[in-house]
Amino acid sequence: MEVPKERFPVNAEDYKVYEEVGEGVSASVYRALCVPLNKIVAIKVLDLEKCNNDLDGIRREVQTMSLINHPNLLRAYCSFTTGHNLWVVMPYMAGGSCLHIMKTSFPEGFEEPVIATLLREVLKALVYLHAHGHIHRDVKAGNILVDFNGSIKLADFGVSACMFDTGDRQRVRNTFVGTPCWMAPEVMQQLHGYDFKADIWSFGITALELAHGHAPFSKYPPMKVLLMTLQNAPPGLDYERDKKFSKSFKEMVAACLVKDPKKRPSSEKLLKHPFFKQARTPDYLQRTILDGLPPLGDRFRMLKAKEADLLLQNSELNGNKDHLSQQEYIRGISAWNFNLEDLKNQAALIQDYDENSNANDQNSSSNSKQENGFNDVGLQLEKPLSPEIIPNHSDDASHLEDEIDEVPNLEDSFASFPMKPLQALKGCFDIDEDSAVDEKLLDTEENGIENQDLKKSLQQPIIIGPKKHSSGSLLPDNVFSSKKLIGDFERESTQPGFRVERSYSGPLQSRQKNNTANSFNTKEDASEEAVVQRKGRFKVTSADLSLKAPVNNSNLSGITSPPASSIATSLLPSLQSILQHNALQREELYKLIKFVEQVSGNCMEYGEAGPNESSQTPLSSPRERELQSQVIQLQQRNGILAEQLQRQKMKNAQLEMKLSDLMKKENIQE
Ligand SMILES: Nc1ncnc2c1ncn2[C@@H]1O[C@H](COP(=O)(O)OP(=O)(O)OP(=O)(O)O)[C@@H](O)[C@H]1O
Repeated sequence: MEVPKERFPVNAEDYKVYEEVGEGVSASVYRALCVPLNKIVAIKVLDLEKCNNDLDGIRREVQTMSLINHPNLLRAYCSFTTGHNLWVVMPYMAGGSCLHIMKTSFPEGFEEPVIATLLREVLKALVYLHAHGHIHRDVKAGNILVDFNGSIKLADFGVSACMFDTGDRQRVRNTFVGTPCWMAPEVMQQLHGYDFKADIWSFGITALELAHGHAPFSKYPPMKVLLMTLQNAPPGLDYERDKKFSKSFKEMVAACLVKDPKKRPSSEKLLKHPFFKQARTPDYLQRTILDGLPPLGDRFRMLKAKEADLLLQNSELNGNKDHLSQQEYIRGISAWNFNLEDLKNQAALIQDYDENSNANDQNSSSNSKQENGFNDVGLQLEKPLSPEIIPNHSDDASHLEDEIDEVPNLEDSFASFPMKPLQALKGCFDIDEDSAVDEKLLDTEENGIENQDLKKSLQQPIIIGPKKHSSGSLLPDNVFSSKKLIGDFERESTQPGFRVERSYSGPLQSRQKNNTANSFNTKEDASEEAVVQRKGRFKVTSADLSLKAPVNNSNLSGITSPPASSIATSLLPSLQSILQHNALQREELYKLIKFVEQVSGNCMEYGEAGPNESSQTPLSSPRERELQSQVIQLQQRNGILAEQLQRQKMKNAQLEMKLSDLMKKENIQE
């Protein structure tokens, strides 16, 4: 007889919410009691208002979580909205994530039998997911949850994709999601799309993470991680440094971390690898990694306090919110989603990175030195390094991280990582910040402008750089605030917000529509034409490439031979750059007009002080004359800028036409 499934209420009043036990980019997770069933559960609370741009992701996650049915996958009991939050009710995993456990008691990573036990369970989950057409896309220690009895569940389907999807969702496979350190090269590259083999790569990286306590390249800013992953040989376990690990472990990792996805084993095949023979039962995990651990909530609080301390130190040192955001990256949080085309084009422009290859190869896998004991699993030997050439260097990622200073930098700003990580990215992208509008101009407006300075700025051409900055805070809003803590004692006060509106166990489509509409209507959106893509907390725009890759119309018209796709690809950044340039010029123009108005206003006021005099009487004071000449100069500059803008618009239109022609050609060819 089939045991009837427990029916979890879709009503917030039926849950007693206790302490916070986890936190991600988009959500906080609480321990809670389902009162009618008298069962402890975990509730993931997502603020839908903050997820305007990622409702599709949420819908996907909830849908996947509700449909899956495998002991190694974290499924949702139910989900519903309450106020502007979405609650996802799921089994409570009292041990927390492997990342949390490592941070608390195994900073150097786990022993091999523990790793084998953990990974075998994860692999079983992947076999199931892949067989059902899903790519998880975010396999990492932070998403491997351990229950009180040592059983394992893979969590977080926030970025998972369904291979069988069509239309919009199919497109997901051509987007760039996940967490850079764990991300397969083909996901970054997107040349031919990617499939479930991307999870095998992340699985290999997770194996290294569990072995060392951190993922390879975890100290590097995302851009550098991307370049290293794309350009260097894969990371791996080192024969020297990782002596304590078995040959079969090294081989298993090497089998996963092959750049060519076709040469990676499927999850099913990998499960048969001899490495997993040493996997034990859950109670082994319970004894070895859970025993003596404080309750999850306490651990979470301690870790959070530690992180807050670190963040505070960083921000005190630099007074810069960017570091806080970078800290999240270091913590292994997902959602560093960038516009891939921008990234690729930017990466292509960073020539000097080639020089880094050698240094970075030190981090490359010892794959090249390994025998492949795992039949049929081809190893791609990339840039093999002979020990004679670099005798004293380990291949190990952690070693490389220890020697971070030895790695040549992409830009000076990278050198100071982790102190200046986002600035480094800003060199390549515009990561917009609300408040940081053109400071020079603001100063000018607010403080009045010295004549000399103004003259200078008027005489020199205004170089409109690639940076523009405006948007939301990068500060994780719950780092220093207690607003997310919902304990029993707070329940009374928070209860009104717990009103049930409707169940969201099913698709979130209608909700998404509304929110999307809202997001389109925001003032910010309307004013930011230059934004190419807004993902997670960042809006990524293409940087102004014009300085590095000037647009040459005559050249464009001469293009006949290269394939249409490559022309289109090479045109895109220029087009984006021009668009951005336009937007910036418009902004500049607007500011200048405002300034002129202000100055003219001042003049008027001044004139009005002596009625009927201003138009007839010659300007007598030097200040008056100065202002008058400034106004004239500004008006002239205005005119020039308007002209430039017009020209750029025309160029833009031409390029757009060319681009659409090329696209058409490309489509015809296909
Ligand atoms: N069912 C659960 N039981 C116990 N802890 C959990 C549970 N689900 C999640 N957590 C904890 O909460 C953290 C954040 O959850 P989750 O990963 O789902 O959020 P997220 O916003 O999707 O995060 P990210 O995008 O960074 O992976 C996890 O890393 C884990 O430590």
